Amino acid sequence: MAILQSSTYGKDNVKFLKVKKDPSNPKVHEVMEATVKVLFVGDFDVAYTNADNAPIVPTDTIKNTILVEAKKFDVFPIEGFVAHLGLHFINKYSHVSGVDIEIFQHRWTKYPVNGKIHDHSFVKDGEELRTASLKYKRSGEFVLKSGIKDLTVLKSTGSMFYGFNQCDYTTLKPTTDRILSTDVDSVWEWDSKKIGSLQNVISQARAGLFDSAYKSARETTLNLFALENSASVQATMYNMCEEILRLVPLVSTVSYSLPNKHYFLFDFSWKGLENDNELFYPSPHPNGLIKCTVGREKKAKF
Ligand SMILES: O=c1[nH]c(=O)c2[nH]c(=O)[nH]c2[nH]1
Repeated sequence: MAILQSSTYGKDNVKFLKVKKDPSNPKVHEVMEATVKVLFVGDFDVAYTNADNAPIVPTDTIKNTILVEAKKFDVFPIEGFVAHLGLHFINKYSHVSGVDIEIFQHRWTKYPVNGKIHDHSFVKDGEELRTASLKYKRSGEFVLKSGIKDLTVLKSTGSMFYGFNQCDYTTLKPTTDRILSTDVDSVWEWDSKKIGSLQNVISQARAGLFDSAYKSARETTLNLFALENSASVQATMYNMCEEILRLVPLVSTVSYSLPNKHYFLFDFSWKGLENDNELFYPSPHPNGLIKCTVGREKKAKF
């Protein structure tokens, strides 16, 4: 006896670049390079259990839909586009009961030429991504999240780690001055009760809510990272979450997942040389991995 307990399918790594032209000056552009994943849940069991493809919307059709809708719809900001895609798929296919969509926006930033931001030339200043994800059910329930991924930062002082548990397995020395480096992965979940519906997500996207929250979250991350004399990754990430919750009332939880990318002070004592926190060697592995989610209240999982 075998029972299909769960299934999902769709298209991953659908990529596009969209040029948005300023209507008053068509040489002034913004660009959106994005990678999209769309997965369906629904009435597809016979495809698995009876080799019957009748209900399958081909993943190729899903890819075409993402590209056609990216052409027809304003893809800025990605939270508006993810809501649009969610509504499209649920409205179009009556046997799709839920969609799970992720959009990663690649970082293209206009740069100054002769002191003036150029109209249509961009620099890719790092691997950092802006993210949006949506889980949307036919019932209208949705979970919308925004985030930042792979924002790599390092500070060469202003970070400590002492007072930790000591036992017979401990070799780490307490420090009041170390290098701190991480690849920021931060996600903030929107309060779907307060936002109400995906149509409201699209309205709020047009009104600038998601861009201003992204700006607040990124600035908070970079500012606290720089300004705090960090007691630990744990304490600093909690402070970042708390500040984003304060700045963005429609966000219900903020999560960070931070690798602690170690840089070890090289011991030159054998060479008779001092090392006043000047020469470190990067240790790619193992790395610490520290995660937390901070909310306004205890909340049941979706
Ligand atoms: O900020 C830190 N948190 C830890 O939990 C930890 N553990 C460790 O070895 N170094 C650090 N640093």
